[in-house]
Amino acid sequence: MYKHREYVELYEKDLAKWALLRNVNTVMKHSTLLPGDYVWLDLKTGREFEVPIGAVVKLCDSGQIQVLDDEGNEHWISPQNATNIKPMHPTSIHGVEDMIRLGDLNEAGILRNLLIRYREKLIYTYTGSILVAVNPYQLLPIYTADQIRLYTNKKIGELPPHIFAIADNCYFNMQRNNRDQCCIISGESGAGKTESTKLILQFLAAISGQHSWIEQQVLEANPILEAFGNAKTIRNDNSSRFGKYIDIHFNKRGAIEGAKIEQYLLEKSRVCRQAHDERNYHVFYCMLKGMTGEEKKKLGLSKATDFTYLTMGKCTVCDGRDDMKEYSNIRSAMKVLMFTDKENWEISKLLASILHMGNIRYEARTYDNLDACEVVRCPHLTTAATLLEVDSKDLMNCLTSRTLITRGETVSTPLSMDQALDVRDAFVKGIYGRLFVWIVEKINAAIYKPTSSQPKALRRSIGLLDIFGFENFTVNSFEQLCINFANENLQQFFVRHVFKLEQEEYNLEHINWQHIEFTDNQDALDMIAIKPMNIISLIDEESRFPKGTDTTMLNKLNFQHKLNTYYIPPKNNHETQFGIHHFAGVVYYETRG
Ligand SMILES: Nc1ncnc2c1ncn2[C@@H]1O[C@H](COP(=O)(O)OP(=O)(O)OP(=O)(O)O)[C@@H](O)[C@H]1O
Repeated sequence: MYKHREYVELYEKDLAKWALLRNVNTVMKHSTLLPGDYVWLDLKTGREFEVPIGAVVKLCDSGQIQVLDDEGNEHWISPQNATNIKPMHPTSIHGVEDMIRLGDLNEAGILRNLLIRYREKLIYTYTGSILVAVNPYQLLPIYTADQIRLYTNKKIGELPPHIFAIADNCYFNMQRNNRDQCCIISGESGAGKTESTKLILQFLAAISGQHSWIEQQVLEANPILEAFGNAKTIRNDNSSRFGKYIDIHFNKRGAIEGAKIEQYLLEKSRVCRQAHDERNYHVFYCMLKGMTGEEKKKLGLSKATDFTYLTMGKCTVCDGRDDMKEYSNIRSAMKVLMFTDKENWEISKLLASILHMGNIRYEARTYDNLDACEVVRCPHLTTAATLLEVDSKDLMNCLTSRTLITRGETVSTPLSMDQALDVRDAFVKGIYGRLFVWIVEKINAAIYKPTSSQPKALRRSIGLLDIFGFENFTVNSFEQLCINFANENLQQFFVRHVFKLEQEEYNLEHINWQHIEFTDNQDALDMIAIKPMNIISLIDEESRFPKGTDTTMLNKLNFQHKLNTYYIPPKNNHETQFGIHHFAGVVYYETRG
């Protein structure tokens, strides 16, 4: 682990040199450098997000100096390019546990600190009360029962940074101050949010409870949620495709007495479509691997490669995941969460009906000069209808025609093949979305104990928010807009609490302080969803408008926001994307579809 004493010695030794260098010149003079000195090297390539990189001086003969950067690349710096190198503060040479202590507190300093700690397998670092975690992608021996005991009832900073220290801090603040607590876990896909949430839960269960039934139920909710809400993506084999907030409830003795889960914005499009090398939700593959032959026969199921909805990404297996074993874990978790056999079977029927719907084929037709289509004869439609317990003719009509009721009269018009495919996919997404909501409600029915019998003061809670991170793909849709809007809100929460409110308090207390520059994203939030005629309300309005199309929607957005500095209108009339300057970068959103 971290060699604290050694670090202090080095820091003190180097500090003298640092002070000397600073007094002499902030731009390095070649003559002041010695082999072994650390510097910041600014490569000035002009690439987006580029920051200076740490480097160590290797040679300083013959007017030029040779440095080796943190990525192992060598560079020769001539005296003319002396401005490319700056002295490195000693705190950045060996790294610090709390980045507030960094002398070079800037982006480069933060990145280097995380990098050198990560190389020593120190994946956790504080920035004040915030914990930064770097995904190690390997099992480190830091989550054992001994570690839980070690971190219990300790002050933050007493031990090296750890996710358990954050959990412990929440728990003891809740107990000591009798106040509800909340942890916000954010980061991009694959950063380790879900694992961190599980580690906090594991810690809280260990220190608070007596291995009670309710505790086990709260822990077993995860495998179910992951089966229905997680999928393999190109970034993460177990990517959560929904946001969740788990509120864990404690009784006055500090033992877990229940929990409540809220879910947000499940990515429903994945049920019908997956990008290359990605999968549909785990549960489908688990079901096909784990069910008995007899069960599969009753549902008309076979293997994953037989179903269109499971093969859009041309990937039905996931290395390192055992779908068959997972299926039995899901089933046993469902038992713990009080799902009855009948309910399980109903769920299986719905999942199977979705797969059959995906295999329905259409043929284009023309009736009375109108584009129409027909379902190609195949058993999938009848099997889907049987599983959904509806008449197969009714189902076929719903999938191939649109019915309008105007002034008491029913008018039916045929759907073109493209429209019929859209209707089929929308129907399937509706089924899966509602099923997911029902499953969360069912879990809550088992783990949530209403407060009515107890006065509120006797219950305290710790909330864990595990929410999707900022997304910027090659093609970004409405889904990404919603996700990035959620992240803008989180950023504003952070800005408000870390900068705005803190600085207001300093002013109120007449504390002498130096104003800290920060970027406030409130204007971007106003444009997206707060002020009148914001982007979301315009999209909403246009989607209800009978004659509204993707183009009319984009025109309205351009008209309303083209002068806003956070909005990037399309360059010409053919472009169908608009851009938004988010706090984390520019994202272009596709309006087609
Ligand atoms: N602390 C950790 N120790 C070891 N491995 C980890 C740790 N955190 C994450 N991982 C690994 O990284 C993978 C991705 O992590 P996780 O699913 O938590 O990411 P995420 O941020 O929730 O991603 P997404 O937003 O896609 O859901 C995990 O499946 C696990 O293999």
